[in-house]
Amino acid sequence: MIKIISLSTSTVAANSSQLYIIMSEVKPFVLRWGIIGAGRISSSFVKDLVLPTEGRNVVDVAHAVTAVGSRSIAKAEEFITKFCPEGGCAQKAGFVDTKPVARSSYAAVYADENVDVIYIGTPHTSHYEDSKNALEAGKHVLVEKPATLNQAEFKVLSVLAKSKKLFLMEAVWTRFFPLTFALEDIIFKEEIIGEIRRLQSDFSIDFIDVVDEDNRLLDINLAGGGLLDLGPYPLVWALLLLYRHPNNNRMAPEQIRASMVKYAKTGVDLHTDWTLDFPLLGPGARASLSTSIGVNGPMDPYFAIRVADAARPDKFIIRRSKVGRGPQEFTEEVKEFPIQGMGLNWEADAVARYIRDGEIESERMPHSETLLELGIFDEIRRQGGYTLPKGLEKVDLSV
Ligand SMILES: NC(=O)C1=CN([C@@H]2O[C@H](COP(=O)(O)OP(=O)(O)OC[C@H]3O[C@@H](n4cnc5c(N)ncnc54)[C@H](OP(=O)(O)O)[C@@H]3O)[C@@H](O)[C@H]2O)C=CC1
Ligand SMILES: O=C1OC[C@@H](O)[C@H](O)[C@H]1O
Repeated sequence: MIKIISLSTSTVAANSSQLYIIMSEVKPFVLRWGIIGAGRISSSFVKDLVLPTEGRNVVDVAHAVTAVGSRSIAKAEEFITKFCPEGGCAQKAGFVDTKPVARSSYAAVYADENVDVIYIGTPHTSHYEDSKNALEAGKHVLVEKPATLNQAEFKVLSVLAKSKKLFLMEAVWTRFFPLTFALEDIIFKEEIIGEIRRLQSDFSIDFIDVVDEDNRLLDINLAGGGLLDLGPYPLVWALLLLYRHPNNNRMAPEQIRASMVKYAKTGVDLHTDWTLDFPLLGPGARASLSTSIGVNGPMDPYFAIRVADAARPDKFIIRRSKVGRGPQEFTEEVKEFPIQGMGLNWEADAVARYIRDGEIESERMPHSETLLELGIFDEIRRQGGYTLPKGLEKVDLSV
């Protein structure tokens, strides 16, 4: 039997049945999750925690769901019944006995001794306080994107987490996809397209025509709009491929130029476009990034490498010109990377390994890059004139 087994972040080929049996008998590290907010993304996350890790060739870690906290106990109970009645994959496999418990407050989840890490799936406006409360209660934290409303808020969380030696990470799941690592390899190591001079990335979903008027995405009091909700995805490609490019020496983009069109009914940003310049790369590289909650994107311009979906990539296409320099004649090579479930599980596996290994920060999603992201968003909102209602931001921007 030949089976590919991922023991840590690296992949090991085990080509004898004997080796496979020995590895299968090793009990994985089980991370016990407490979920905050019984909404849409929490349900996707938990559904992925239930999927067997073997489906993605992982044997060293597994996930238990031990508590779900909601502002309504009935909602928490319904969430468990619907998405994780037996718990996560670790409970289903019999590695732990604890069953998921419904909690009528988030505080009760922070206080639960059967919880190691809190997953925060609440609206943007709650991320700061929910993360702070969880850290103060001594729990590790994986907080949905954007980690906080502004850079100043995350600075406070970063200091708090480090002082308490707790793991804290913004849940930019796209960073943990095998496709993303493969793309970095072919660009940085194989250098198949030479120097990067320009990168375009868009992530846009037409929400205004499909969601209710009171949806969080349109609500300025929940910091709605495209930038904070969808903006992390176009940005992540600029950060991974340009900011983290070996020749960029982690130099922050030199210029940020941004423009916003507001959704007239509520004042959140409808269309947002921005550019970031990286002067150390090639002759000078530019990322042109955009997001919109008013149209579905993107268009299909000429490209050298195209990743099919900025948030949940499952394939990339390498387009090579056959003749001359133009787009007229080209070959296309499609590389596919199957996703198990929604694909939030690679991020969850990585968090389990960090916590197992006593890490308090992810090199893949370090605090410094969340701070960089949020600093860029602060500047885009300043240039676009998007001021959040007084009181939403709990830490002053000038901190
Ligand atoms: N990684 C990804 O792919 C995705 C990430 N996200 C991120 O996750 C977060 C949540 O988004 P999503 O799941 O779509 O949102 P939902 O509105 O579906 O769920 C948010 C949950 O937060 C809780 N909540 C706490 N305070 C409030 C409040 N004042 N108003 C409304 N709900 C509140 C509610 O849970 P309860 O009533 O149980 O307390 C609610 O169900 C966002 O920050 C978003 O950016 C969202 C979608 C995809
Ligand atoms: O992260 C996200 O990706 C998918 C969108 O539907 C969602 O609103 C956003 O938060």
